[in-house]
Amino acid sequence: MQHAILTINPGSTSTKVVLFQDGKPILSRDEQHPKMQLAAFADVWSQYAMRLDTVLKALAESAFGDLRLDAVVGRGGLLAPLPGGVYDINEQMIDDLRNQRYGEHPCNLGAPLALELASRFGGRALVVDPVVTDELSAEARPTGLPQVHRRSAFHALSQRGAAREAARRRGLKYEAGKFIVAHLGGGISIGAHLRGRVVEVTNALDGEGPMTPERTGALPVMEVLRLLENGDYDVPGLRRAVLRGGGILAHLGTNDFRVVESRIREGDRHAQDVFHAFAYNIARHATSLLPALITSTDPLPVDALVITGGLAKSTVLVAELAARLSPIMPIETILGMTEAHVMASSASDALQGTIQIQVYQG
Ligand SMILES: Nc1ncnc2c1ncn2[C@@H]1O[C@H](COP(=O)(O)OP(=O)(O)OP(=O)(O)O)[C@@H](O)[C@H]1O
Ligand SMILES: CCCC(=O)O
Repeated sequence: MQHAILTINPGSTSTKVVLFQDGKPILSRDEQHPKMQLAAFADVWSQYAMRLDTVLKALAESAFGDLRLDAVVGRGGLLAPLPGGVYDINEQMIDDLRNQRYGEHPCNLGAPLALELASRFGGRALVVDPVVTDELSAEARPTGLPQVHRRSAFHALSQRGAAREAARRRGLKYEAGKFIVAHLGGGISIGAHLRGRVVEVTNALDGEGPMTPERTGALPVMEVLRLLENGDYDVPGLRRAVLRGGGILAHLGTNDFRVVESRIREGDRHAQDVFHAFAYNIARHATSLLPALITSTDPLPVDALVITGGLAKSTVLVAELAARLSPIMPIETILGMTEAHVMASSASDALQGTIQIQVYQG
């Protein structure tokens, strides 16, 4: 059975809208939100009307016409930790997102936007593989401080979709393979996929992993404490810097990697140095996941390093990563709207009953 499915993906720098009919994208919009535009909002929840307007404009400019939808899928936000899968959007979910019970992020708007669009154009309102999908192994959770546990928050949709596509290209079954998957976007997460489960991941939101176009990534704790002690930052200011004012933005004043590339082409040495440090950071964190996939009882090598996300379009970055990592494992670059495809194909499977729609309990 074929379906009309609208997917809505509010990201940290963009809103992506893709409408699928009979499994094919018939409308695809990637609306970029400049830093200045987003800075005008007090918090993520107050961006709701602007993001809704973005989606409605995209639909109005298309040949959407009288098409009735079978499902509207929003990117799943910061919810209670849960296994991956397809979930109905329910009151508990909206309540947790509205109250930012598990944190603040633009993807928290995915579910309320999907619910609104479904009420206007029909269809079942769903989320698929929310960013809090948690399949970490027991050994990945503890830290050196017993009160501090690691949690899973990552680009679950994108990573899973890209890994499945990489497996297909290499003639493998995703559920039988070993992959390190680097989602390189406004945020970055790198996951170890062991036979279909993401048993380790650099958390994209808790200050782990490499620096990103606008996040600091992991920082030396003692140096951070010194900044607080010196009064260079207070806690809210430091949190903002870690999540929205770090990384390439802090070094070069832009979170747009295309601008970095053009500065490098113009001979800007500082941009070049930051670029090399950025690529090195990603490579270092990617290799740190090898022990999650290779053990004495399971010594088979990693099937591929999969690179995806907006930065996978940067040929210079991919070349730099390949120079460092291709001697260790094969590299697959997956471009395109894989998050939208995963949302639509999972929703379609759920509507057909081949996968079960789960109930969010909070
Ligand atoms: N063609 C391109 N070449 C180089 N860099 C690009 C290209 N297209 C996008 N980017 C960069 O990719 C980054 C944004 O990636 P992406 O669109 O995946 O982010 P997002 O969806 O807003 O956030 P996230 O991926 O964290 O959810 C930006 O730094 C952007 O400049
Ligand atoms: C948690 C994944 C989303 C992001 O990094 O922005």
